[in-house]
Amino acid sequence: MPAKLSVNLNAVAMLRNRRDLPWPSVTALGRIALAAGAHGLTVHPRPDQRHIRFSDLPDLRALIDDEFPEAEFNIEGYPTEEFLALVERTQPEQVTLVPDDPAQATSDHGWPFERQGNFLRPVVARLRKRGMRVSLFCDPDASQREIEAARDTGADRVELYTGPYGGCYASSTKADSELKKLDRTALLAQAAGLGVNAGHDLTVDNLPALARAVPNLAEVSIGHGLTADALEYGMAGSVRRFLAALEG
Ligand SMILES: CC(=O)[C@@H](O)[C@H](O)COP(=O)(O)O
Ligand SMILES: NCC(=O)COP(=O)(O)O
Repeated sequence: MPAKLSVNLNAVAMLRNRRDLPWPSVTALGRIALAAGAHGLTVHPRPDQRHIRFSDLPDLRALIDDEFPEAEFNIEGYPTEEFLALVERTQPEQVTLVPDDPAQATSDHGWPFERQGNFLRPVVARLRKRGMRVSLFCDPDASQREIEAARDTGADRVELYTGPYGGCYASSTKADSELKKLDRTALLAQAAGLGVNAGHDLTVDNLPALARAVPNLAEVSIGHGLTADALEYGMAGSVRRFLAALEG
């Protein structure tokens, strides 16, 4: 079965935030994405709310609950107390914990699981106890020890950081070596009993090779590349193009 597609709405929110006006509407674009076949919506509320605002979350939660009850909501972020309270209020199906510094422009690395295990363990337990699946952002070349430390936090899944692969896709030899790293890490995660998600800088062009190289992918979350594609093909057209790309 192909991986599920979760559409990340951060880039739509960023466009909306250029003006003090309510368009483009994050909820309306989320509705079009889900109606076109996307399996879920992802948001990554950052502490400065420069993309998704905390006030967007109830509307997106209601959209899924009222109109697309089969879909999943995935909220990503660094687990500050403010973030944890936000997800507890929103009750997404999945929370993806990311080791981002508040000043970071975008996510660019996974957790150092061995070093941060003691920090992550109670956070993962707190979220899972409230019924949320927990995924942890993971370097594309994490070692077996790191993957085992990820499993020992009690998390359900890891999300492989695909930035290095996405960023070099045009140069095929480098892309091949990045794909091999991702495949190896995905297999280590699977052997440790963890599900495997992936995301960052994925596009309709680089997705088929990833889907073929990492056959145990459960879900990809895609925002920047899909929103850029939607300027050309419309949100519904782009969702259909990315779903087809996931078939490999
Ligand atoms: C964890 C991850 O890779 C994505 O959430 C990515 O960081 C998108 O976030 P921005 O859209 O805020 O760059
Ligand atoms: N988890 C990755 C994500 O949600 C989207 O990242 P990007 O496609 O905006 O790079």
